[in-house]
Amino acid sequence: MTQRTPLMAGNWKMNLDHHQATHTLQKLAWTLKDAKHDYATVEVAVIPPFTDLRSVQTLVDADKLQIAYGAQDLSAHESGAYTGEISPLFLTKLGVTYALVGHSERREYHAESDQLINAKVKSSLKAGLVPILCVGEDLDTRRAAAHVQHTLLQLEAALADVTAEQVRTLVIAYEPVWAIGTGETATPEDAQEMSEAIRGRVAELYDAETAQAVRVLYGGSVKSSNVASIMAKPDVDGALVGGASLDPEEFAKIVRFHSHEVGL
Ligand SMILES: O=C(CO)COP(=O)(O)O
Repeated sequence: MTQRTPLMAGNWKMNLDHHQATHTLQKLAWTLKDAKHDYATVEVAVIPPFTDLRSVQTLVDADKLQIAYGAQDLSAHESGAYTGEISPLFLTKLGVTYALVGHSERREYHAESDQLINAKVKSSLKAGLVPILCVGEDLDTRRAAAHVQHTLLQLEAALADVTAEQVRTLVIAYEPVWAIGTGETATPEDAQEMSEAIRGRVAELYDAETAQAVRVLYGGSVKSSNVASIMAKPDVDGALVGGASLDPEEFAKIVRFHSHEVGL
């Protein structure tokens, strides 16, 4: 069986300007250094606003940090008359590793379609970025018990024309919309049910090896107090953390989920 390295990714959303980004990242790095964090055991990434990325790159390079960073979105195009868009090529130039694609807030507030999300998955892969593809259902869909079907349809649409080799590098984040920023967390069993279903669909669409390689994260009100029980589930490979990632000490505790009993 493939060993998947857990990934803890902090999505800062539209918070922290570039000065605050530097302070927050510095504090996160110090806290993890004090805890003697082994980045080979649990990978760490921050996903700041675009305007912070250059400052984040400068700090990561200067202090040789092992923390990866990502963008919250990207264009499906490489260049041209697309005012306000950010090319995947600009992101690779800035040392960016990950790109969120299809976050529920992009789907909701920017009417991003499955087709556009598929184009963005392909444009990130083409540029050498690792897409963190976000999928998940809203409350009505969950109440109607259609959450698995709904989420797998989003997954399938996003992966159209993506090869098995590419999917193996991909990160998929299951984020039930009703659990985002609400304090309402899906149970560890809910997270496991969907992660297993996602992996199962990847196996059907591709093969077992690809399904074992792809990392599936859970996102939605993850905190240091609930992360360990979610991470105990076999198909959950990490967390996409919103609010709690803005506090570097709290985020460091999330990263250190396996050492809660013995403290940081
Ligand atoms: O949307 C999320 C991460 O992308 C989750 O946000 P919260 O952790 O604030 O619920």
